Order: sequence, then structure tokens, then C-alpha cells
Amino acid sequence: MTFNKFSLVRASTLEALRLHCQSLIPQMTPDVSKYAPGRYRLWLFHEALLSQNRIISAHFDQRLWDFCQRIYPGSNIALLTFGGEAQGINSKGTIALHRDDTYAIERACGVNLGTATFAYNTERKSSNPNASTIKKLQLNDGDIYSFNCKHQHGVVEHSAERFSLNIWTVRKNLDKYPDFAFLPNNSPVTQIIL
Ligand SMILES: O=C(O)CCC(=O)C(=O)O
Ligand SMILES: [Fe+2]
Repeated sequence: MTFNKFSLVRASTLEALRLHCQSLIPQMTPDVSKYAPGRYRLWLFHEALLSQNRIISAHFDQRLWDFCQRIYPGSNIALLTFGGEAQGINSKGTIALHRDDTYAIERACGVNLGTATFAYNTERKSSNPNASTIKKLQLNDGDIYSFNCKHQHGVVEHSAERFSLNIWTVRKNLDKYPDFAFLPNNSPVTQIIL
């Protein structure tokens, strides 16, 4: 599995999706990830509380849920991030090279609104930030892509007012990671993944 642009948001959907993402900016909060200082983001469907080894329910949005299911059937956790200045926030949308956490299976998908330069290490084991296997990929408005989130990846630069929607699937065999537990609640999403 490598980085693969496999689809494009339909032109007729693109502006509606951007408006919808803009409407969620007031619900965004500053990231706690050390890789993305200054980034505002909103967890969708579930939130991985990495420091507490827990996955809890998060903002549920039927429209984005349906959209994510079409892109990545079976996915159940997503992160909407913003880079730019809008509605009183100034958010840095870049993120340093990293691997996504244990809770997620390898396949991740992304939707890019705006433009960005995505860095992706085609070599899984490599952790050298200067490795020749780190490819710089241009993301265009509406690009939909998949990649192996256990390979180092990051966002080097982006246009003003860029959104990214990252979509993951929580591992089924979380018993391999005994510290992880779903908090009981009645959200339909949690029922699906339980
Ligand atoms: O902004 C992006 O496109 C990538 C974000 C990312 O890799 C992450 O939040 O884990
Ligand atoms: Fe990531």
C-alpha cells in the first residue's frame, strides 16, 4: 500500500463541502499533538485520547459520515484540520513527519481542500527525515487519496484556508493493546464499531 490519489470531489460538491467545513471552524480546538503545534482541528465520530489510551465519541455529523463512508467504507474516526486565518482563529495546517497512532489500521484516506505539499516516506522502516525515499506530493483542491499511515508522512506547506479531512479505521483487535478501551455510550457510531 502506497500513496494513491484515487478520486476527486465532484465539482458540484466541492464548494458545498468547503462551506460545510467552514461552518465547523468554531468547533475546532487547538491540537495537542507535538507534531502539529498551532493546528486547530475537530475530531469526527470518535476521538482518540492518546494520553489516556481511550477512544471516546466525538462530533457526529451525518453529512460527513456519509461522505467518509463513500470514500472509505468501514471507517469510523476522522479528523478535520484547518490551516489559515478565519473566524477569529489563526491555525497552522502543517504537520511534521510522523506515523499515525496504534489505534488506527494501516490504511488511511485523505481529502484535501485547497492545495498542500504532502511528504510521504515510501519506505516503511525509514525514520530518516532526509531520506531520499521521502517524496513530496502536490495535493490539489478536491483530491481524495489513500496511504499507509504507518509510513512517515507530513504536510510541509499549504495554501491559505486549507482543510484536510483524514479518515481512519479503528483496529478491531484492540485487545492486542490492552490499554485501549471504548467508553460505553449509545452513539450509533460506537454501536457500529463494537
Ligand atoms: O493535513 C494532512 O493532510 C495530514 C494530517 C495528518 O497526517 C494527521 O493529522 O495525522
Ligand atoms: Fe498523520
